[in-house]
Amino acid sequence: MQPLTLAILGLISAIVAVVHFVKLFRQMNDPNGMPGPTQIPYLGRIHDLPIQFMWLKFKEWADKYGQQGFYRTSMLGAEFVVVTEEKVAEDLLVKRAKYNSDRPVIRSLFDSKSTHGSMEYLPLMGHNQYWARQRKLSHAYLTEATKAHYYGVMYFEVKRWMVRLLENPDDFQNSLEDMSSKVMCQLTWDDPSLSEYCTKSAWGLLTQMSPAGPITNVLTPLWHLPFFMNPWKIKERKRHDEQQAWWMERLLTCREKLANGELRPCWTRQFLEKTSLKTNISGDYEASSVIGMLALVGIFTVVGPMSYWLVCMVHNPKWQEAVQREVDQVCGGRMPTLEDAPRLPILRACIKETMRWKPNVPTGVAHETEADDHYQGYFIPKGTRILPLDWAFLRNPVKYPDPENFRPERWLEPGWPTYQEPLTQYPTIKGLTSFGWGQRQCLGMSLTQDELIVGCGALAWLFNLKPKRDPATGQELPVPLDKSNSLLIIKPDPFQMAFEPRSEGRKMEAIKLWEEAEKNDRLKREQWLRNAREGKPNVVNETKVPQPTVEKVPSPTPTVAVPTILSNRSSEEVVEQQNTNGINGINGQGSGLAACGLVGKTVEDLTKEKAVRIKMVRLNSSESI
Ligand code: HEM
Repeated sequence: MQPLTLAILGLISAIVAVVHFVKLFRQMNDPNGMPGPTQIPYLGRIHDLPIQFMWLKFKEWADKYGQQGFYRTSMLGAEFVVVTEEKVAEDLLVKRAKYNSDRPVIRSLFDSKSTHGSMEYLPLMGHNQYWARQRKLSHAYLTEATKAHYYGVMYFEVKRWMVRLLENPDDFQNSLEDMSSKVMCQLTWDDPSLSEYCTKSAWGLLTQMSPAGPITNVLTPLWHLPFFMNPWKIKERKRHDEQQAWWMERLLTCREKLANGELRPCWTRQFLEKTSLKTNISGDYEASSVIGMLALVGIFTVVGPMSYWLVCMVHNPKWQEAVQREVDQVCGGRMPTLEDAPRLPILRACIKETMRWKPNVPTGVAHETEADDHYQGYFIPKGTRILPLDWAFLRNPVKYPDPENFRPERWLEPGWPTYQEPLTQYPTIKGLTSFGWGQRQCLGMSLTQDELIVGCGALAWLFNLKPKRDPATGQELPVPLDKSNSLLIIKPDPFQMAFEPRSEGRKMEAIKLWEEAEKNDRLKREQWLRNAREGKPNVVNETKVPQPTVEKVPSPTPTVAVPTILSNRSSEEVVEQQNTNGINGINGQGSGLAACGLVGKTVEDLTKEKAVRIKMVRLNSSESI
């Protein structure tokens, strides 16, 4: 071909490309289309969406383009509607859940949606038959465990954690992860010794599925390189196969133990003995996956808020004192249990505020639309990803005035938009936007709430959580508020802090509690094995620990005085004050403390005044402590 012909062809191609690009650019940035940042054809906004702290950029765009509670963007051809107001999430993900409950593909996992029948990762599955049956099974197991107060496993593991904190406080992040993992390994396979591997396995999957994980989750075309020259696929094949083999090994080990009469109650036993006969779970592979996934999903989800609890308490010593005082009053010097939860509104408020202030899934989890749709006059094509941006919901200044600060009183004082009664039931983290929406809403809300109540309650009972001092300079070491990883489920970066036992007595009590619990557990396990070997029946103790009766509490009637949490008085003085007011105080007969109130003033005001304020609150006469 002649050079001139070549040049002309080149020029024509360039003109066609430019025209096409301009046309596409105009199409993508139609002034009548859904608002959002300017889109570049093919790239979308991939160039300026940071992988680290992605939610902050999404929020920045929300402030600019999200006046209607949503905006659009795109990344390498994937269309997004980012939802920034709860009302819109309700409309799109709850009311239209029928066709907005699918999941986007996660590129760096094999068959993440189980479109091709892999049946492995329930939370990531498409809106398909595997998801439906696995969700049903998971829901049933979690509900039963919740009703049975987790068969005592949570108390046991929290006691172990307290002693590990006493022995090696500097290792608190590891021991926290291990505690959370042990709870899940016990519930799943009745074997806390599996926790270390399980935590590693959970971390591997979490990293692999997060945009901030392998580059192939963002630059998706790289995933399609041939296997032999694709380091990401080779690595993932290994991770995946090991995880699946481990899950299967767990199931097979449990089956063998069950045959020998050695398996104590756990979800796998429940599956092998009961569910497998009635369910449409397809067989061992699927069963080992759904159960294994349940174990994994409950680790870092709980570690996040529990770690942020530590951060929040160190930064807000007044609230820490308030929680300690409440725990002391209500529990009379013992470690709190779930039975106490209705009478611990300040503890629950601080937990909820921790999750609001430092959400651990800040971007939210995307749903994918299964049909073309229109919303508020805008077209939403099938296959669009709807991202409920939790960071934006939880920083909405109308619902959460002063959103950038830790203000647990927003859950305790009438006058705040989020205040709800009765305080025996509210605040509760159940239903918080962080747990997602509609048919895909999280199944672990109760487990999370309960583990946080038991874990954070125990911390308040035993420790003063404080900044650590540099041994050389004596200066307090900073506990950063804004340093975390950027995975889908986040946790603070490693930091240092001090765990000071509140008294020698409490310390000794914690050690004693753990020694007793451990001994009891050992004896029970030994007895179980002995019975199995001798062919004696092992009685499965199915007795359910009664649930706190919060749901059944009728409208409160009489009123009693309850002290503000920010009083500087000791627990004893507070009880005294209540009794002299002619009411049944914490230790009173026949009535229960329904609520604590904090009306009107800010923490700072109250702290300055060092005032003792009494608020009249309603008490349900039918409740007893
Ligand atoms: C702070 C703790 C937790 C947070 C913030 C959280 C958040 C979420 C979110 C955002 C989703 C997706 C919802 C949606 O797509 O709209 C989800 C799903 C799920 N969560 Fe949680 N979660 C937590 C704890 C747990 C725990 C402890 C468990 C179980 C032990 C659990 C089990 C699940 C399951 C099985 C799903 C999948 C539901 C489905 O796809 O249908 N979560 N969670």
